[in-house]
Amino acid sequence: MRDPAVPVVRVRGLRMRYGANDVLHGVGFEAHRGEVVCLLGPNGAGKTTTIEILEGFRMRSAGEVSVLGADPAHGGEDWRARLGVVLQSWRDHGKWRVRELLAHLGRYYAPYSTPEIPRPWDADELIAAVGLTEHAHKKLKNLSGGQRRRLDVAIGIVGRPELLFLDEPTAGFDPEARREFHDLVHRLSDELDTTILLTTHDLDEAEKLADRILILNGGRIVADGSADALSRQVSGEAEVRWSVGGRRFVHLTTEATKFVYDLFKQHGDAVSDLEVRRASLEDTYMTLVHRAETGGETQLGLQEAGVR
Ligand SMILES: Nc1ncnc2c1ncn2[C@@H]1O[C@H](COP(=O)(O)OP(=O)(O)OP(=O)(O)O)[C@@H](O)[C@H]1O
Repeated sequence: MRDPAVPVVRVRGLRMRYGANDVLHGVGFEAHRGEVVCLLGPNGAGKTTTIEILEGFRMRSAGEVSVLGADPAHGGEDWRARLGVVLQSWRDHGKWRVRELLAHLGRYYAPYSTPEIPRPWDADELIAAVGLTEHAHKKLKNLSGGQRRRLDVAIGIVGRPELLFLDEPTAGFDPEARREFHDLVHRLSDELDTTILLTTHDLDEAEKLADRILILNGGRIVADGSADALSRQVSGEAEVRWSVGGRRFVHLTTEATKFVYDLFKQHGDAVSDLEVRRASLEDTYMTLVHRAETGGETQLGLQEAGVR
């Protein structure tokens, strides 16, 4: 049923027009099984529009879209049961209790259980996985913002989705909750082979989570690659810092490994405080978005050719 060679998400030439306003201009990308793909871009870039089209909540103007082998515009209930969606906010009844709600929602997925993917996720196991065990019997209205967000994530994965959409999932999380959430995302992708498509404005989060980063700007994909690959394309040089005999040195090089090797050959144990730093995702993101906005090299990162 799940052929690993077939992309979980395949988008070609996706266009979207609201009235007379074109907001997606031929977007194309793929996401494969177990991959965590992070969609970045400035406000209004078209991230939510793209995600909503993939979720089947919005009709596209043109282009080809395949999600779990189906066109989202015509996806049935059995298709929808294989998706998980965590929106930015979720309205519900404050009188429901955490465990009660998850057990209730889980029942919807039972008819779509398969030997490969038993559905739904056991409510107690799921509550433990998102770190809400102590709050399992609390009413929703009594949860803190961060606890509420953990519940949102639990609701999104209760049906053990093959493809999970996360829209700014950690907004409002404290650092510990954020780290636990990142562990959960890694577990979902590594152990359950869940494909995850997430949007975030937190570049540190994107760097930690994403196997691949897509940068959308003005309705176009301007970069597609791992954080490292994009960083190398924007700035081929790494910065090497070290100290010898109490003096601090800095050197920019395209061959950091060779440079460090030579450094140790020359100075041996006298080298201390060694650091090798590439452009951070934040540097890369700023450069790529700026280039796209000033009409520089668009589509950077999509092809090695033409990249400086
Ligand atoms: N229902 C709508 N009707 C008309 N225009 C819309 C509609 N929804 C979004 N837009 C416009 O489409 C463009 C893309 O919006 P979208 O919400 O997809 O961006 P985004 O990248 O998700 O932004 P943000 O980071 O602010 O959430 C924006 O210019 C927005 O004003």
